[in-house]
Amino acid sequence: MSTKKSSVYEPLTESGAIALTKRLQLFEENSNLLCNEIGDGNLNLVFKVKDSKTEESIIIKQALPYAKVVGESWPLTLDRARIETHALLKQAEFVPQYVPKVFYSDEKLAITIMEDLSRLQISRAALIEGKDLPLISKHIGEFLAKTLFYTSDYSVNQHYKKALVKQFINPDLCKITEDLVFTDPFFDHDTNDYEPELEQDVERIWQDQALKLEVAKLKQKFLTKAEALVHGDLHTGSIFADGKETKVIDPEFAYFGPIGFDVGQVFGNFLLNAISRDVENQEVLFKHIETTWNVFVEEFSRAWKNDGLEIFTKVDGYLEHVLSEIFEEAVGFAGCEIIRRTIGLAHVADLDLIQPYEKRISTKQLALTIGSELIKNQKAIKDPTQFKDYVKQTVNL
Ligand SMILES: Nc1ncnc2c1ncn2[C@@H]1O[C@H](COP(=O)(O)OP(=O)(O)O)[C@@H](O)[C@H]1O
Ligand SMILES: CSC[C@H]1O[C@H](OP(=O)(O)O)[C@H](O)[C@@H]1O
Repeated sequence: MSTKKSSVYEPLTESGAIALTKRLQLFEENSNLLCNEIGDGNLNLVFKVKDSKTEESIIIKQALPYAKVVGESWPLTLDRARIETHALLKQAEFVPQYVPKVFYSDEKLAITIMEDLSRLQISRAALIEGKDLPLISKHIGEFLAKTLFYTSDYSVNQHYKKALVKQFINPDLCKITEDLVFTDPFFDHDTNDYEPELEQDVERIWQDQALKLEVAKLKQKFLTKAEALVHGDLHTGSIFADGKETKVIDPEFAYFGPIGFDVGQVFGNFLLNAISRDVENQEVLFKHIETTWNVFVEEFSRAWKNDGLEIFTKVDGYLEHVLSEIFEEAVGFAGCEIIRRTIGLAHVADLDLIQPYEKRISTKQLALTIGSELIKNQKAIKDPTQFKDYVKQTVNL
């Protein structure tokens, strides 16, 4: 992988993307290249360039100088492309099997050229279709344990850790999360977006001082706890999967934050899919939450025992303390994710596609109650079984 610095930024077009791949000689000279812009995310352009002769293909992801979902009125740093490239490379040091290969990057052009994963499906879409992704939670548990443990002070030299923290300073993207996940949904802010039928439920959240106190504490952890290199946006739209393989994409929100944030976003997004289903089809999602956590604990504990560099990793009880704090925080972060995906700026198809409309509204009301209960009861929920019991209990309120 080479990183080249060109002089001028300009957004690529489909023909520009083909010209770039030719200039970089990424395909054979006599190839017949076709290109489509396939980006469906909130922020960036994504081009798929394919040689129609060999069927070989690559992905070129390019940051725009603004948030695509809002437009030029929301300027956004191009530096997120550098963060994404380097996060993918860092994660590949520990779990190459779970991230796309990076072929090339250019910080000035704000592009990352990577492996095309179109053989897989975005897991949010697969779960909405009711597909089985039997290995996704085992893989994600391992992805979380290894990427987080091996970038934390539990395993790396203190000077190296600080250099990594500096490399992944990501204030603009963190500010989006600080606002959209931890602040705006809890106040009457104009980024919020919800159906008029939810007005009373939303008002209840805004008036709930006990809830807001817990959210304040979670936001403070997000702002200050530089525990490990977190992915920072690990929802099911950032996970490609099929029955055998899993790949995590889109780490442009990566920074040094609390381990529980990544774990909580995974829990929250599995749970959002669970509640979008009829009760009899929910169990598989609770099982995914349980497997994610159990594999995370197993792999994190193995790494801690074998590769713990911090001297206190040898002290009895410290690992258990760290794991229980991660779980507690994950429960709270999951609650924030559920609330913001229901009434904040960035929604999820799991809820927005529910038909008929009345069922969509009642499921969203339920999501708000579940999110609030998780946040307020973080300390009481100690493991995935209690997590599921709490949700089920809330559903029956
Ligand atoms: N490596 C890849 N292989 C195939 N498709 C990809 C790849 N990366 C992104 N995509 C497609 O582009 C979409 C948006 O990508 P994403 O990285 O989530 O962009 P954004 O940062 O704008 O959210 C994904 O949902 C997926 O359909
Ligand atoms: C204005 S950004 C909103 C939202 O979009 C990001 O998700 P993605 O890039 O995967 O579409 C992130 O979750 C932000 O909170």
